[in-house]
Amino acid sequence: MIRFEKVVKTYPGQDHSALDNVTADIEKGEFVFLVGTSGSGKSTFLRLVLREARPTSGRVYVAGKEINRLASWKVPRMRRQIGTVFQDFRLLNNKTVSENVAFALQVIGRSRSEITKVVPETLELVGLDGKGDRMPDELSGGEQQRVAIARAFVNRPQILIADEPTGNLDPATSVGIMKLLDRINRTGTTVVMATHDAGIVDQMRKRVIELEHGRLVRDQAEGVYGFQH
Ligand SMILES: Nc1ncnc2c1ncn2[C@@H]1O[C@H](COP(=O)(O)OP(=O)(O)OP(=O)(O)O)[C@@H](O)[C@H]1O
Repeated sequence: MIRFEKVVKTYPGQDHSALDNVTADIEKGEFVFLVGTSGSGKSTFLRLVLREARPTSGRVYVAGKEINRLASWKVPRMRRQIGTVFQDFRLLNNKTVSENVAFALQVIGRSRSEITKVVPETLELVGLDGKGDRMPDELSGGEQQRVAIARAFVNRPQILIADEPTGNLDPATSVGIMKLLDRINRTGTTVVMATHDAGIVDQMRKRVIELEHGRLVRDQAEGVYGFQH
């Protein structure tokens, strides 16, 4: 589903590469944690998958296509296959919960009847049944992140990318968010999550890819956060 082949990314003006010869293969339906200290290249990895950044050399494939070679008019369609969730939720604060989720479908031209059907279903899936008319600032942080996940998933993307989704949440709330991401993964969605949350990685026992100074230094099945080399 996602394949990195000897990927190097060097930002202009930097003498160190943000990613240095990274090769990795993530299959459809996998759940992968991306770990590493601050600056190790996790966000760069995710940005390359979204084609928000382009490799300096090497190849990035998403759903069988080398995305660096995709014509720019095809990029929005490629990105529709990828839902994104961030630490800071990024909700539209002047729209209700339902409107936030519906907006993701409106911008890709889905019909009003489909939106009316799918939005409540998705809110129920993420545990926000009955909260569709609330404004984001009337929700807890954990609930706001559930809205963001609903918005990312409403279109049933093949891939869900999460960059520190529990970074602003307390441990108990984080566990709830992880259960939800696990449930989404079980529907067949490939999940790639960058995190510093050792407790969660150790609890979930999923594949762990560790970056250090841009290099892939560990790729471990049912892995843990910190590993004694
Ligand atoms: N737009 C940019 N221009 C120049 N350098 C950048 C840019 N984005 C990232 N970098 C550099 O690339 C390296 C990797 O950064 P990246 O954001 O991918 O790390 P990260 O592992 O996601 O860190 P964090 O855990 O703090 O989010 C760092 O040295 C960073 O300074």
